[in-house]
Amino acid sequence: MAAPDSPSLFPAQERVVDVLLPVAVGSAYSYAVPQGMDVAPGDIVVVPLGTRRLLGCVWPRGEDAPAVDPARLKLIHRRYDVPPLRPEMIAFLRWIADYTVTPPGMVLRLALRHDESAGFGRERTGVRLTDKRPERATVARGRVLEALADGFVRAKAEAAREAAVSPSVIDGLIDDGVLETVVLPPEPAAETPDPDHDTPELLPAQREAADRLVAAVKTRAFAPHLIDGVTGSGKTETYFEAVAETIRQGRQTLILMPEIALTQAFLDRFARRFGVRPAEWHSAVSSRRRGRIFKGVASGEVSVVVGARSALFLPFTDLGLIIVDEEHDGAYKQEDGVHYHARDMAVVRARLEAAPIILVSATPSLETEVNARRGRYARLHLPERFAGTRVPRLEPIDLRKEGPPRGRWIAPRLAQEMERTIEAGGQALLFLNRRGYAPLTLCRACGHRIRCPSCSSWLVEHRFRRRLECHQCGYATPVPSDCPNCHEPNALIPCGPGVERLHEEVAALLPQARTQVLSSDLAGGVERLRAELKAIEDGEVDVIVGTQLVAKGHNFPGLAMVGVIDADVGLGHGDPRAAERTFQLLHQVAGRAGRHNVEGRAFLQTYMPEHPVMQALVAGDRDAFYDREIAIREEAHLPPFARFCALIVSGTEAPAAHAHARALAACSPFTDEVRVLGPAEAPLALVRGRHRFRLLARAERGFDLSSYVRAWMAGAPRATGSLRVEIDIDPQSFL
Ligand SMILES: Nc1ncnc2c1ncn2[C@@H]1O[C@H](COP(=O)(O)OP(=O)(O)OP(=O)(O)O)[C@@H](O)[C@H]1O
Ligand SMILES: [Zn+2]
Repeated sequence: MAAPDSPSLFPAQERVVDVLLPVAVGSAYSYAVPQGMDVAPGDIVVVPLGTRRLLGCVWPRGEDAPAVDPARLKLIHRRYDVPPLRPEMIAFLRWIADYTVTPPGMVLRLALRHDESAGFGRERTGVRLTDKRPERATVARGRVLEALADGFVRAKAEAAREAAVSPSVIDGLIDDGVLETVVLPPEPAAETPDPDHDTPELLPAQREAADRLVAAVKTRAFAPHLIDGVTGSGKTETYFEAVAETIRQGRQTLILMPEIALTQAFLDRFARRFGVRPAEWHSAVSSRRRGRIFKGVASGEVSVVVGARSALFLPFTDLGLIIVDEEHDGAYKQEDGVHYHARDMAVVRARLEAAPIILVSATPSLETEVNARRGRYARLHLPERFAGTRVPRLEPIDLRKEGPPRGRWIAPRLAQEMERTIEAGGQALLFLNRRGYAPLTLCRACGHRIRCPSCSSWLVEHRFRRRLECHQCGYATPVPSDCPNCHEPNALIPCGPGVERLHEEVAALLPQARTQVLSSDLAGGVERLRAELKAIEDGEVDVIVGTQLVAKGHNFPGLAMVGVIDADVGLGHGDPRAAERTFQLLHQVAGRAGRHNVEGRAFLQTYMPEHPVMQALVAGDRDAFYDREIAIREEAHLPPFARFCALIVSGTEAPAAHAHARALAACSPFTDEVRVLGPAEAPLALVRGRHRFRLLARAERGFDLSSYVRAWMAGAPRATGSLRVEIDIDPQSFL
């Protein structure tokens, strides 16, 4: 009800708005709008909450929202200086909140995650010539006059650089009145790419695919495509043509990449094609820069963004194209906070924006493959490598018959092949998906295994750092000299290999070779990793020993052979996606070899050469793998032929967590269409001191599982104390 004695000229309802805040509550809060301020849904505003000030978004107010007396509400503090979120963006955020069963504020947080104070670009000072000439002439001053004779404004630093003088010379000329200063607008967040800067000659298959993509961009309608091309077929060059068309239309492009380490080479490649680098968006970009990009994207000034999954939440004003490179990659799934899959949500965003989307992979996810087979996604096929070389088949090395001697991990045949490769001037890559020196440390005297005090995992020895570390929680401790259990001195022995240990073995086998370990956890972070990748590209390394980081999208021209140390590692446990992941990973890692002049070779050390995944890899028969895997999933009612939602219940006390999980199971709404399985102790039963139990809800494909889970949670007992319930729709991990 409007207050009858309202002093305002406006009806009270118009002076109350809902503001969604980036916090974990179910709905938006109401605020009063101060006199003279004009706000509409989508506007970003600063509001008080308790003692804090928060950025929030003015949210559409439901028709049945009760009238509130503005006099009892807090006032909006001010409008934040960015264009409002568009209705399409608001629809997108709502869609994700609904689908993932997450409070909308948590999803908004993904869209507003940058530092408010860093939002403004810094003004710069420019200089230009006046009519006055210097009284004291020097050679340096003469160079400045010459460089600036055209009368144009230049930034101070730029003027000094062009004239090859120190900045103090410029300052002196300003003091003498020979130069005048001008305030320049902030540097643009990104320069405009030129669609015709350097256009490549495309192969016929690339041309055909590119033409279809360009046509899709011109149509300005939602149209999902899959570029399904073998490793090294030039998928990037092909989708660049669609990017070029989008730039020509003056619209924006979003390119998602799974791995920051990949973006460096990509940015250079983009610059070769389009003359400038695109805007880059991920956690390693400074918050100041992110603030500028955020605004540049919202104003339309930034035309191409390449980024990690969080770039999906940028406020594009005119999104004309989305690309998801390496769409099968597991890194697209966010596993904490809002559990969302960036690839799937990218498809949703493209639909809401009425834009084409291109998924790109040599080993599509099973979901995408099924969508392509059913004709929901248009498949564009690139069957051949650009360089004309063949995609390497994987040759098995049967560890039961020709394994390495005890305590070593490189089979004699693999060692020989490496030696031969290096002698011929090529590079070799050894792939082992285990960081550190040894995955397990054991006492020879009492058999004790050293585990993390707060997780159910073994501590991993990191010899470079001389520590034992937990890969779950980051706990670290110096390597003890005595067994912590029986106190026997010098009895601890490392078991099994990690990349550091493999490095040691390579050094012993091939002492002349230049060997490099590539692993995401080594000191120096992204910068160091980029430098190392560059060194490999430039041929400064003979043997690369790497974790899954090396399997992704890299283009190492000199790489001639790949050896997979432990091909079976991912197949052990009962994860429904184990076969798919192993196939993708090993196919991708083999695909790094022979991309330029030489034919590549790849070797697979395995105890199970007869396993269907190994057979498909060895036969080079991708379709056989997909046919079989699709049949299994369909038969067993597994995704994408059924829908899953995992609930992870955790707490500091195991009995309480277990009891809560059982109570949740007991109150699940009954319907024929959903089966609730569990609770069961999670495979990772303890993480960071929290005991974990899992429930799994399984439904038929077309069933609205999100609504079901929402209703379930609404009627469920509250999680109190240390208890927490995480909801994971379409789970990727079953740990
Ligand atoms: N039309 C072309 N003109 C010039 N160079 C090309 C062309 N197509 C591809 N290339 C080159 O071939 C190499 C492989 O291409 P690219 O990296 O795009 O392959 P990809 O299909 O993305 O492979 P992967 O799936 O393994 O990452 C690159 O060096 C690329 O520059
Ligand atoms: Zn731990």
